[in-house]
Amino acid sequence: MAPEYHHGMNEEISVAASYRFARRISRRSGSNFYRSFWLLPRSKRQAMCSLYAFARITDDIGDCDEPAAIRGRWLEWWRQTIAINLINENESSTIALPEGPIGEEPKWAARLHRQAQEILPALRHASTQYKIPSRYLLEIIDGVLADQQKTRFDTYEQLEHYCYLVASAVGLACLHIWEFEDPLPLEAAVDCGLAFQLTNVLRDVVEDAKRGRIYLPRQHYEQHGLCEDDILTLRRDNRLRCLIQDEIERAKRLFDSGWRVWDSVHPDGRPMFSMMWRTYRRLLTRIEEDPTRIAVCRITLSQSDRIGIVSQHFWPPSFRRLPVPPVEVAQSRQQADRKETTRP
Ligand SMILES: CC(C)=CCC/C(C)=C/CC/C(C)=C/COP(=O)(O)OP(=O)(O)O
Repeated sequence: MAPEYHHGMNEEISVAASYRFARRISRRSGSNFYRSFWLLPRSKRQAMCSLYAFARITDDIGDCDEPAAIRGRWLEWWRQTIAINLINENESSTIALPEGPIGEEPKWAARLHRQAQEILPALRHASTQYKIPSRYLLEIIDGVLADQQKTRFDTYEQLEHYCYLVASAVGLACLHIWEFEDPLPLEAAVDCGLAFQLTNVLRDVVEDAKRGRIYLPRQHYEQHGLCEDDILTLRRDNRLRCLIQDEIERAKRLFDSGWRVWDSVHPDGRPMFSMMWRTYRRLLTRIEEDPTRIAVCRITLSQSDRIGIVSQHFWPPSFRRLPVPPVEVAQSRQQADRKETTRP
């Protein structure tokens, strides 16, 4: 039977109004990233808001209180909604919402329908204007879908694939909005997403354990003599310190590689990219100062870290004086050069 779609259920929302909805969702998220959107020219900022609102809605479906099977079915619905409205669709056609999962209308489903109607005109407009491949949007949903089915990772490669979906795909979509000089810096963008997500995994290790989730790969914690229970009930011991230190070193290498995005990004996007990169890189530095503290509290940036990063990026003379590459990257490049020259 052909699927049933609701075309323009309510009054069609204009693109301008839709961008306003997307901005509201982005602003209310309280994300570390939202401030950096203001470094973009208006049209790119609006597009970023629509991308962020899309990612927020996707995450909210994945994080809601319903059983995993229901969350999964609504994510499938959301994936289908994105596919039918963004792939080969004429920008002027009305928004179509497929039927929701039969017999499953949790309370928030009405809000989800409304949010979909509200942000899709903007997301479709931004995707067309900046030629964002819809593949990336679908991959982001696939990442959140995978999160419903899997709460453990055996190998680093499995974690890496998950991080690609939920973070690198976001970065690749951002690059289309910022614009870049051909060719697309694919490897650097993927590494940058992996670096951000790995930092996120370290920061949120306690919160995730409370939800019964372990993102650190089993392969890694077993190497340090830890088992699943140790990760779920974290204790500040030396084994945990070594494990976290290893992950920090891995994340640092990914940050270094991720910085290479800078060379290809259009000048419009550079301040935002730099601010995002330096924010998350600083977070990693804060984690490194006392690695096992992640077992007792969620590490955040201090007020002075935040003010410093904001003023470095929003005041143009200060932005121009920022070291490129950042000191962390320059230092590791120097170390690599030294190793190279002392090699027999
Ligand atoms: C090329 C490039 C720019 C790659 C990076 C792509 C990117 C922005 C990935 C986001 C991954 C991430 C840690 C999201 C958390 O968002 P959140 O809003 O929940 O963050 P918060 O919890 O720190 O506020």
